[in-house]
Amino acid sequence: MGFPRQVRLVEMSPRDGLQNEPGPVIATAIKTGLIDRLADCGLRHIESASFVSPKWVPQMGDAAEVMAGINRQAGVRYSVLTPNLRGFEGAQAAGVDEVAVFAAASESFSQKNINCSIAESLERFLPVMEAAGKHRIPVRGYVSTVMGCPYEGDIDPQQVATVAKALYDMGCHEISLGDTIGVGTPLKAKRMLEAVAAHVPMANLAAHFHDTYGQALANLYAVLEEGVAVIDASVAGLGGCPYAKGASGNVATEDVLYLLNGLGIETGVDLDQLVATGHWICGQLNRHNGSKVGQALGGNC
Ligand SMILES: CC(C)(COP(=O)([O-])OP(=O)([O-])OC[C@H]1O[C@@H](n2cnc3c(N)ncnc32)[C@H](O)[C@@H]1OP(=O)([O-])[O-])[C@@H](O)C(=O)NCCC(=O)NCCSC(=O)C[C@@](C)(O)CC(=O)[O-]
Repeated sequence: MGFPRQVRLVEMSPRDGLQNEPGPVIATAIKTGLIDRLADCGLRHIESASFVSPKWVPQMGDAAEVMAGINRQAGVRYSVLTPNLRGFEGAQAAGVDEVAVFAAASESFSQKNINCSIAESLERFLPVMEAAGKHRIPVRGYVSTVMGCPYEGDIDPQQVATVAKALYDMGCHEISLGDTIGVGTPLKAKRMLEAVAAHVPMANLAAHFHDTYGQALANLYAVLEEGVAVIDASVAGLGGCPYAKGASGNVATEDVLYLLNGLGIETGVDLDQLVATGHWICGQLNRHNGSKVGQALGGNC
């Protein structure tokens, strides 16, 4: 198929990046400061918060305040996670541009993450889809554990395809394929993508790869070659997974951007500003910067 000419980067750091951050709850002003800086870098799709139970994810407990505190820029899509109708109602009241429902390709991961089976989760999303349709709010769908599960090991690509198709058929405009614990390798990524693309158009698929085993950029290169043109990433590689010991965050946005720049693929994002933003947030959190490009271009925190 060949590389796309343009890629939409979907910035994950305010949500996937911060949701598992250990220690005290991060101040709302740091979260809004991060989101505003990311928009200034040229990012046009920022997953900004989660309207989930604060008992499950305390770091996302101030989602409404975050949405109220950002300086919204025209042309930027500020999206959030919504696991159920209650989450959708909070998100809608906060004026989000897009919501996302999230399912898994593994039964065990579904139980640990959202306390229900895959089938129950899909049923739970139906009222979200209906309400979102009424309010004309687009819905993104995630499938987690697409290349491996911390409890079940290998995941059959057909199982990923089944869940992705179910989300697409219920009206999700884009399906993001999550290698939640970063165990994939390029051939596996291609096989998984081929299985999904037999049921969901390539133009409606996104890659969401974590970098635990250092394979995320190689996996992205593999799926870019197949025509994927939407990539989820997190500045400074922020993030982790509470259900997988040692799992790293999303692939660093700086590293993805450097790769895309080298391939001549347009994103509209400024690398120097992004590197500065990665160092800024690491300074705020007193955290190591997980971006190789960030380290090379700007020293380390
Ligand atoms: C789904 C539930 C709520 C089920 O949680 P539950 O305990 O089964 O459901 P519940 O309905 O009994 O609710 C429990 C409590 O939460 C409240 N509640 C219920 N819903 C909400 C809501 N929307 N907002 C705020 N509060 C809520 C509800 O009112 C109740 O409060 P209580 O009566 O005990 O005081 C819970 O399991 C949950 O919030 N899970 C979120 C987990 C999460 O955010 N995980 C991280 C997402 S990352 C991911 O999935 C992977 C991804 C997307 O990044 C891609 C990848 O990397 O692969």
